[in-house]
Amino acid sequence: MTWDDAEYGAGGPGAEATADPGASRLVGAAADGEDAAVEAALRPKDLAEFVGQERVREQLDLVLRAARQRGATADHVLLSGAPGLGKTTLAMIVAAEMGAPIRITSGPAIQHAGDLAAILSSLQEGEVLFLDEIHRMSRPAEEMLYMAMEDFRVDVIVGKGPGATAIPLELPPFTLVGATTRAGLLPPPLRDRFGFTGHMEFYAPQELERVIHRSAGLLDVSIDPAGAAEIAGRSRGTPRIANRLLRRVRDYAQVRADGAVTEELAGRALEVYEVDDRGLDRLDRAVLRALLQLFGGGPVGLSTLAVAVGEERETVEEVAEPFLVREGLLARTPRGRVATPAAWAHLGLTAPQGAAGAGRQATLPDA
Ligand SMILES: Nc1ncnc2c1ncn2[C@@H]1O[C@H](COP(=O)(O)OP(=O)(O)OP(=O)(O)O)[C@@H](O)[C@H]1O
Repeated sequence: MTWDDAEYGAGGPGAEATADPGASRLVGAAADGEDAAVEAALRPKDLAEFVGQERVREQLDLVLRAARQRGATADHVLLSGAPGLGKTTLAMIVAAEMGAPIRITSGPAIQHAGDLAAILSSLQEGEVLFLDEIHRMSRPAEEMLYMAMEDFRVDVIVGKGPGATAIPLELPPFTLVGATTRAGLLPPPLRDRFGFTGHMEFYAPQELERVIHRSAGLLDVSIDPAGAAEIAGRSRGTPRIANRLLRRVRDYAQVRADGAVTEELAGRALEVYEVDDRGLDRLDRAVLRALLQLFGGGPVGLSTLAVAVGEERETVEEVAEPFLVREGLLARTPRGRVATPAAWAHLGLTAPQGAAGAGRQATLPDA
């Protein structure tokens, strides 16, 4: 496969940069509008259908089975992990397995304790409350949640100042499923109130192949095992990205071929969409290319690197770097960003003698 050296066209790196390139990336892990519409149809409906995450699945299965056998409401569940790994899906499965309704909200939507009180007081017995991005709730709401989780009770404050009174309100037993990308940001008193915490890992390629076959079946797309493997390898360990790439490959197969997805066709399609064989997109490669070609593999400061690709510091740091670091292509060091030998190899470039990442002899600055 060949990738055009001048990835950002005649204007040089960053010439086509948008204000928020992370928002609409084909390989972005956050949901976009189209995802939201299709995801409902692609979500596994029970634990048996849920692919991968064996440990979390087994542990959750025990928690839910035991609660069902006791005829009790399931313990509160905390799910942590990167976006797109299936936290919302698992929350819905908790409700389905318990035969309970589910209410979905998110931390940023609950800015006042009163917002939370309104939701809690309208829950039915046994209902599952899914609170996405639970680490982004306001402090007063968080404190109200402590009591609600532990004692199924909240104090509703009526009035202001010295005349304010707390009216206790009993709540029906419910199951809170909290989701967070940053479990470390949760205050310990909140973390401790969950009876079960599951950490979701990135998926292995073979697991993503199963996700892709399953979704292809639901979307009525004909795909062979090698075609699924080709898409899985570019999906950054994330089912949401795998499903999104499958949909784009399906478009290509429909318009440019007979609709069937093979390895060769998936490769060609994803080349059109500029997702390479390791799942890097244009921005990722522009950052790597600048690091290698302009700065000899580093070390180079983040700001300088960002200027070189015509992006904001935050975009490079938060959108491109995490995956490059995870893939072992780039290292963050106190002296700046440094390329690894794998980075030179991935872009098909030869490291000059003595450059960072030039080979085994080259020493990387300490992380
Ligand atoms: N284990 C899985 N098996 C099959 N499909 C999955 C699995 N995990 C996630 N998916 C699919 O990936 C998509 C994204 O999943 P989901 O919305 O649950 O992720 P999330 O972790 O809640 O993401 P976010 O944190 O952005 O809300 C859904 O379409 C879902 O069907």
